[in-house]
This record gives sequence, structure tokens and C-alpha cells, in this order.
Amino acid sequence: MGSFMEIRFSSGLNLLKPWVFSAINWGLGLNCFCIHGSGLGVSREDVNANDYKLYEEVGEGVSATVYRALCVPLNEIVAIKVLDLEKCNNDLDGIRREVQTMSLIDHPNLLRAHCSFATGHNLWVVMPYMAGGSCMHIMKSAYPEGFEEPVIATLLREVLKALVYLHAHGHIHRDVKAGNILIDSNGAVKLADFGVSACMFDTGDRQRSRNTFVGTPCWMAPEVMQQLHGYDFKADIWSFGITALELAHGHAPFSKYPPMKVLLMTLQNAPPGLDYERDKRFSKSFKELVAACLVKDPKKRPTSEKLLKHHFFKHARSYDYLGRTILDGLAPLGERFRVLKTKEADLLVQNKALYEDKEQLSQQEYIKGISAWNFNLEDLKSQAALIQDYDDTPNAEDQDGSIKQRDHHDVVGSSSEKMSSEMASNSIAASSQEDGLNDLHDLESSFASFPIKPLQALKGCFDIGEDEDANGPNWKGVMLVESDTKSSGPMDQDAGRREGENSGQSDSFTCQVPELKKYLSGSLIPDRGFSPNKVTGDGDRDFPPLKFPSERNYSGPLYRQRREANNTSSEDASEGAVVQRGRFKVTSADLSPKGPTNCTFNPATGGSTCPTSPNLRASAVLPSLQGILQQNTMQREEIIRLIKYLEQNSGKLGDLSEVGTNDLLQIPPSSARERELQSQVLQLQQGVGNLVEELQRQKMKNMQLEKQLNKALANN
Ligand SMILES: Nc1ncnc2c1ncn2[C@@H]1O[C@H](COP(=O)(O)OP(=O)(O)OP(=O)(O)O)[C@@H](O)[C@H]1O
Repeated sequence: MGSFMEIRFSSGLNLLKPWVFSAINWGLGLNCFCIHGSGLGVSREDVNANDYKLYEEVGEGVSATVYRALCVPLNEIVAIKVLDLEKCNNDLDGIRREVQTMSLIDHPNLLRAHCSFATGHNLWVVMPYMAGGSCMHIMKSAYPEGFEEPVIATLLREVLKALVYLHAHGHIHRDVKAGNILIDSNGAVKLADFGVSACMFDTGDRQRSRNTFVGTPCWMAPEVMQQLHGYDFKADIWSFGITALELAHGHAPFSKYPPMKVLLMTLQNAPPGLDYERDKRFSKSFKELVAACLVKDPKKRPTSEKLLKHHFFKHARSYDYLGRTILDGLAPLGERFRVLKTKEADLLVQNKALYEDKEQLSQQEYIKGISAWNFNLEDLKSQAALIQDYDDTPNAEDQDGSIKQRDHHDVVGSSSEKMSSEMASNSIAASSQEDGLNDLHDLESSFASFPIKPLQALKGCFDIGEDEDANGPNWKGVMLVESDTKSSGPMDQDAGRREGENSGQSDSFTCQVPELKKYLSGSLIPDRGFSPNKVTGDGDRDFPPLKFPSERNYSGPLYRQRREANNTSSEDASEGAVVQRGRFKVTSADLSPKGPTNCTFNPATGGSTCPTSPNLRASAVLPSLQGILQQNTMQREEIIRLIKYLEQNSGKLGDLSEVGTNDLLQIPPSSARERELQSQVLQLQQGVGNLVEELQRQKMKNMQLEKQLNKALANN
């Protein structure tokens, strides 16, 4: 740990108002953290606010404002980060960590604090003034489409040197992003913001903090999001890779999506990367570097030390190159910051109708790329509720070189559009709601049983990170309420990376539907009565599993509407496709003309293997076709009977199919049994939906056969 020293606060003071607590520790007991031999060249134990003259604002974070300032005794320009301790609520540990780390680090590529002290309910952190500002601000002001490769190589190499140092000292930065890469007037690069950094050697609470969400969603490594096994310094390598993409495109991948969607996309999709076609302007070595960092399995990511030796860094220049290129002609930092702030304020006004209070703040913070975005459960629930089916192709879009206009303005605009359209769809589902905000609240309350670890909960409904194994899809029943929060599958999707990128796939979420063995083979009516337990079972199966792509199992009416709308899916209707649902298997080959003979109908399976031909004789075809028709009619009747049966046997099921899953979830389950029953009812509901879908499919098939029949009759 070298010079890293530990400064502890008295835990007995925790009940005090945070800023009082901090002022005591910063202002009295520990005074200020002064750096001996710092850039200011002095050691002062008695610094206070009177020694500084604050000038204009040059930056803003979630709980801090940064000013250009003059250190009067030394007549030197500095930056002062003013943290409002009242706003920080209980995150004193984070502040302490930041100040502590900033005071103790000693590396030319890390922003070191000169000193810090409490004044009123603020904490002032005095640091070197980085006149160029952050890379994010520079891009927003002058390079909305990102930097050229030599600039990126130069910036990244400096950042990597900082990471090598931090990692060697057992620290994880946890918030590597363009907004935290600062440049001084000469082009020197420093990684800043240790507000969420963590020490690998920590124990107790601090160790536990590595099992929490920390960072900014777009830059956050999958293992950080997952909260399963904790994470280590490799999380910084992922963020470093995302930062590389950010510097290349002017925005981070997925930056236009709401936070929850970003989390899910990061977990579910192939890792983002530079596209060999669309990002032609970048070298192969850059693409390789990004690909090496953005591997989902942290163990497969290189260390910062190894990465520093990557041949991509041969493109790097000395830092004064940055001064001559990207800083050249830029307005003073304060002025740039003011312009950007005005833009943001205008957009806030425009979007006021869409966002209110917390939601607005949260969304805006997220859009600004502020670290430690508020990941509280309520926010996550509402974000999750706003997620729509994956009908878009985020990867393709994010990697599309043609869509690189994301300055702040555009990002806010697109997000708000998305939010509004998502709210609109949800309000269709919840018909009684008057506006988008009400929708949001209602949707939030509908997540009464949303488990504490949201992403693990989502495993239950989105099958996060679990690939289908070689033997077929993972065939877990949907258990929204009682989902197994422990299970996790292999996260490494490297193999699929290139396919994902090239096809622009969206990697739709899939909801696994429960087993319906009894109803998809043999009689449609269960012979030993209907037992919900059987449905949830995971026993032997003699039929191919069903998957409903892009469906949320908790969206009530919306879910049903979507499925109904999809009933005429191309899968079933298209010629040449193999349609396989339980015992029904129809191929285009089966329907195509083959010859006058071999016309068979298997009443046991109901499957058609009956060829047709212009020369076919009606006498040969008709009995089979009539048989099929009859079979379909029977099946239809059976399905209807089954629906009635289910309605009778599960009491409220008839009502449930009307009210939707959301309403179900609004009733807080008081016992484990109740929860179990609730999840069984959900499964039953899905079973019914499943059967209805099957019925529709049969209808379609019927129609096709009728057509064939008519055609055959006409030919004869
Ligand atoms: N020493 C500095 N010199 C010049 N500008 C700075 C300096 N430190 C910070 N800034 C500017 O202020 C912004 C906010 O600072 P900082 O990131 O430290 O605050 P924060 O509250 O931790 O923000 P966040 O959590 O969003 O990263 C930075 O993005 C940068 O543009």
C-alpha cells in the first residue's frame, strides 16, 4: 500500500447529521488533509476558505460543484471541488474515501488533492486546475463525433498508466469514463474522481461495497451489475474499453437508453465493440484493444499492465500533442461549461412535462453520465417497468458510424422521446391512468414483490446471462416472484460477439414458459386432474420447449395484447419454415406437390404429411383433408374445454385473465404459501395464453388446409 494511510472516523458519531459529523472530523479532529510537498509546494495545517477566492464554475457532479479558484497565499490558480455534505446524505464513506485517496495517490496521471477542509456544511477539496476540462466536455463542445485515433491512443495510454498504478496499490477506480479524464492546459492527462473507488484489501463494509452497484451504468462492467460474486480491478478494464468507444464515437454505447435498459443490454447482449465495417477509420489494433477489454468474463480481460504493452499504444504521442490538437482554439473552460449548462437547462425546461422531481432528476443525472447514479430500488423498479420488448437493434445502432451525433442535446432528446413512448404504451395497458407519471407510479406499485436484488430478480423473467446449453434451451419455469436468485450462467459471450455486432441483433429477452407437456401431446385434457405443481415441474419432456421471445411475464394486459398481435407470426405463416409446436410439425416440403400417392394422415399425431399435387385426385385427398379438419375441430373444442376447466379449478383464473399480472402482483403476498400460489396462478395464466396461442396456430393451419382443399377441388 506504500504511502496509503488509513484515516478512520469515529463510528459513534454516525447518528449525527452527516455534515455535522463530517465537520467534526474534517474541521476539528482531523482538520484538513494537507499534502506535504504537494504541487503547491507547502505544507499547511491551517488552511481555510479565506485562503481561496472562488471564480467561475467549471464543472458539476452529482453532489459537487467545481470552481476555478485562486489560492491567495501562493497566488496560484487551483480547482476547488465543493461538496455539499447535506446533499451527500449518508455517503460520507464515499466522500471520505475520495478525499483520502485523492490525498494519498502519487502519480502524474492521477489527480491529487492539495488539501481539503470543511467549511459550513461543505467540504472543499483543493486540487490542481485542469484548464482543458474533461474529455467528455471537450467532445461535447468541439468533437461530438469523437476524437481521431492518435488522440485516443495518447489519452488512453495516460489513463492506463494511472490504472496500472492504482491497481498495483490495490485500488479499483470504478468510474473510468471520459468525464473523469481531465486535461491541463499543456495537454497533461489525469484521471480524476475517486468518489467511488474501492480498495481491494478492504475488509468488512468496504469489502462489501464491492458487491454493490457502483459506477455509471454505461461504463459499468457486467459483473458489477450482477452483484453475484463481487468484482475486482478487471471492472476498470471493462470501463476502460467502454471509455475507448466513448472517445471514438463521442458517446458511450447504449447512452441513449434509460439506465435499467442499459443494465439489461450490458448483461444480455454481446459486448459492444468497434465494427470492422462501420468503424473503418480506426485501425485493427484499436479494434483489438477494445475487444480485449470488453470481454464479459473478467478473468479473460487483460490486466492494465498487460494492456499497456498493447501494440495500439504505438500510435500514442507525447501529451503536448493533445495541447496542440484537441485543446487548440477551445474557449476557456468556464465559458464552455456555461454554454453546455445553458443547453442542458433549456432541455430540462422542454422535458419538464415528461419528468417530475425524482424521476426527472434521476434521468437527467444519468444522461449527464454522472457517476454513482442513484440505483435505489424504487428507481430500478420504475426503470424496469418502462422497459419495452426488445424490438430495436441497439448494438447495430450504437455501433453504427452514421449515428454519432450524440451531443448532450441529442441524448436528452432521444431519451425523452423513448421515455414518452414507453409511457404511452404502458398507459394503454393501465387504462385508468391519466398521464405518464401516474403510469409510472402505478407500475412501480405493481412491483410489490420485486425482489431486493433487482438484477437477480430479472434473471427469473429475462433469463439474464443464461445461454441455452447444447442440449436445448434452459427450460426453467417462469417464477417471477420466487425466482431463483442464485443461478447464473456463463457470461462470456465472446464467441457470439462478432455475430451479434454484424447482424445488429437485439438479443431479445426471452421468457421461458412453464412446461405444458400434458396439453401438447396426447389428450389435451389432463387425465389425472390438473395439478399446478406438475406444471412447474422440470421433469422429462417429450416435446420441444416453447419460448416466447420479447415478452415480459409481468406486464398484464400489455403482454396479452402483444402476444395476440403476434399470433400471425411469420414463423407460422411463412412457407418453407419448419413449424414445430409440441406434436405439430409442418414443413413446406410436406405441403408441396410430390405426387399422386403417399397421402397420409396420422390421426394420432394430427400432423400433416399430406402432399398435394395438381394431378391429385380428389378421391385420394379428400378423406385425409376431411380428417385433418375434423381433428382440428376436435382440438379446438378440447382447448376450449381446457380453458373452462382451468377457470373452474383455479378459482379466480377467469378474472385473472382479465385483470392481468400487474394487478396480481399488487396484492402483497402475506405468506410463502400465498406467494407460491400466486406464482402458480401466474403460470396457469401463461398456460392458458399458451393454449390460446396454440389454438390460433391451429386455426391458421386449418385455413391453410382449407385453401389447399379448395385448390385441390378446383383442380379436379
Ligand atoms: N481539477 C479540475 N479542474 C478542472 N475541472 C475539473 C476539475 N475537477 C473536476 N472538474 C470538472 O468538474 C466535473 C465534475 O467533477 P467530479 O467528477 O469530480 O464531480 P463528481 O460529483 O464526482 O461527478 P461525477 O460523480 O459525476 O463524476 C468534471 O467532470 C470536470 O469537468
